[in-house]
Amino acid sequence: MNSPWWSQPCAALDREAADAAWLRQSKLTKPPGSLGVLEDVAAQLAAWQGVERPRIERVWISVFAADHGVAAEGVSAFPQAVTGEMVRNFVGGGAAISVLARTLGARLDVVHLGTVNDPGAIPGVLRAVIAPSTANFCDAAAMTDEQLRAAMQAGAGRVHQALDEGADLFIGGEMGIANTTSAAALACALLGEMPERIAGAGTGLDDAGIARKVAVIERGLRRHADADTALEQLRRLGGFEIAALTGACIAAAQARMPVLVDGFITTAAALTAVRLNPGVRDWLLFAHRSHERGHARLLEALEARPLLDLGLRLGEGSGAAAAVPLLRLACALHAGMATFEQAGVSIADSQ
Ligand SMILES: O=C(O)c1ccc[n+]([C@@H]2O[C@H](COP(=O)([O-])O)[C@@H](O)[C@H]2O)c1
Ligand SMILES: Cc1cc2nc[nH]c2cc1C
Repeated sequence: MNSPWWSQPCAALDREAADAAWLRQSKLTKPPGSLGVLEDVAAQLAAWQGVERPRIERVWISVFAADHGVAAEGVSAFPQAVTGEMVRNFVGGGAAISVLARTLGARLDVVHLGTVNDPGAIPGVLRAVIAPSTANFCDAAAMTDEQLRAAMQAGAGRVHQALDEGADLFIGGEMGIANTTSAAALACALLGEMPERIAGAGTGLDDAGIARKVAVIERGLRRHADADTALEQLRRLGGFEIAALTGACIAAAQARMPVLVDGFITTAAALTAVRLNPGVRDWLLFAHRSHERGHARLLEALEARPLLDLGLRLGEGSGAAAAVPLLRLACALHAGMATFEQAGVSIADSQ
């Protein structure tokens, strides 16, 4: 049997372009290394774009919205209807990610994968409904094989659209009431972690709510203890938007499209993608450390050092969008600073 598309090889980084970028960095009028992570970002972008002086102009943000059967267990501070309501808000311009995308001049792509409160066809929303919701993972597998494939394909499709439209950077965002429970369960299965180390407040649970959430995740993990591959763990415990984000990360890495990863849920999807296809890791940059409890553990598993730590815990791709100006500044410094020679500035005495 042919191997599935998500196992196909990822693109290679352009190490020569990265070396050229580092050489340029060494000539700019500053002590070597003094721009810290901004230097790393410039070189990383060079390796992705295959040029000495990379640029981030066109930013593409796909927000995937979907509902979760496990919401029936009372694991969110908000009602499930919010997922469908927020779909309208995203294109209406009033959501945080709408404002961020506008401010950045980024393209905001809203993908509706299925909500219990279905807003119907909305201009500007891509309708890619798989089902109104996943199944409750306490009772059954969250998704069928077909649903999993459709969701992963939906994510890949948005990356291909972003490429067609000349995007320099892909941001995946998500919206789904109860998806921190799904993402935490998936993370526990992938990492062999205890739910109490991963499950957090999500939209704002109190301690009793978090304890209930931990018990729900334990039930799910017990029920699906025989799921022994990342794909099967994703199918049984994940969600449509998590699978779409997983597919998007893989398709991006295969097609030379860098991904700026957002918060807890998107990082769980990114880890799943890396487990399915390890070459994906080279194409991921981590934007921020979310306030959600398990995020630091997920980042550690990915050996990721996020750019920002602002106490954000919104999702939607908002943390990634907030980091875009830093990427642009890194490019501007890298391309626009004078060299020691150009500026007539003396170089270091010893090196
Ligand atoms: O991205 C994060 O780190 C993050 C952390 C906590 C909550 N969220 C968002 O909140 C929603 C899920 O929270 P909950 O409590 O319903 O599981 C979902 O729409 C996410 O986008 C997102
Ligand atoms: C209002 C609201 C907006 C969100 N955006 C992402 N997750 C969310 C959860 C809620 C509750």
